[in-house]
Amino acid sequence: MTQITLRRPDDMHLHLRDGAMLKAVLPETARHFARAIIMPNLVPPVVTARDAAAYRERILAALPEGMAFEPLMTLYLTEATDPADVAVAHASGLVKAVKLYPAGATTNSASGVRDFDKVRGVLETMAEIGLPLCVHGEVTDSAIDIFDREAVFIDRVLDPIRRATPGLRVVMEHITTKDGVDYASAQGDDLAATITTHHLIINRNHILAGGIKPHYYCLPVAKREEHRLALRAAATSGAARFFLGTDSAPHPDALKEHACGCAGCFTATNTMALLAHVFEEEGAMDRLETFTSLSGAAFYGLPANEDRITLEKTDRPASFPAKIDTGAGTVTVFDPGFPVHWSVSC
Ligand SMILES: NC(=O)N[C@@H](CC(=O)O)C(=O)O
Ligand SMILES: [Zn+2]
Ligand SMILES: [Zn+2]
Repeated sequence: MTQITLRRPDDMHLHLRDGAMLKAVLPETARHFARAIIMPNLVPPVVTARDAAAYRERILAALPEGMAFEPLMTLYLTEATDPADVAVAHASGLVKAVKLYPAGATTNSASGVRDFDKVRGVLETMAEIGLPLCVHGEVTDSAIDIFDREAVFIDRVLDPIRRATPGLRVVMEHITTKDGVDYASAQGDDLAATITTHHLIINRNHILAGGIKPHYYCLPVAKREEHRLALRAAATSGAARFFLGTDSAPHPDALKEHACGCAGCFTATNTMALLAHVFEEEGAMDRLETFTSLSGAAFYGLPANEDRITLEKTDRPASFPAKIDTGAGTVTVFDPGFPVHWSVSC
């Protein structure tokens, strides 16, 4: 196969940031993607409907002329979130999900949830109105090994929340383990999981063997090879509950290549080419569109995009920029470490 045409994809987990960074990274996504679920972990976070409306306007204002893109907004769940504000934001169509960050789990998560009893009211309202909860699924307990934090979160936090709130629709964001795949696979259709591009490509050796690679460091951190293989099997299975959320998360190089480097891989630029490579390797090109363009939209109750994109495979490897310039410093584009022959042609 040397060419494939798909419905235009959606990215169901994306960090666009704000200001100069937003302006630089937005076209990288909008070039290929029609819509994206926009993460609310700005500083300060996007907490209220009013914050989300203002952020949406800033995103649309940063979009280059001639590009079409629809930001799907989310609210950052805090212990002070007002269920009524959430309900109004949902009813108006402005907000498509609420995001749960356990306090301290990842980049800009200090305002996240510590006491889950304090958000019970919001979760009950969300279950009633059918608004999904997107979850960064890692415990923050320093006694738990960082490679076990996802599996422990499922047992200690996610499963109890779901049992206590019947009907709550949940997206396990950026799953990185076989445990995550197995848990999601055993549930009803009120549970879905996003999978990133980079977790289909790297395991923990890529980060640590032969020298530390800060641009492969993200959270949840990549795990053992068996987990990467479980993610590949899930992503390419065609199962509707697994869909693309790139978690493309730009940080200036100066803060990645640092004694205490930020977590996040920036994959917006080459995600579709990398996914074509992965799906071809898995003999699953016929399921690429399901993963990138159909299942996520269906879970969020959105119509599939009518527009199409075409990917082409060439004999010579495709070339992608190593870095993009932003007014906030350069950002390194994710390097898969192997030649990629696919690229988006139109
Ligand atoms: N994934 C990451 O490593 N980083 C994300 C936060 C997140 O999605 O957890 C970021 O905002 O930089
Ligand atoms: Zn996260
Ligand atoms: Zn993220």
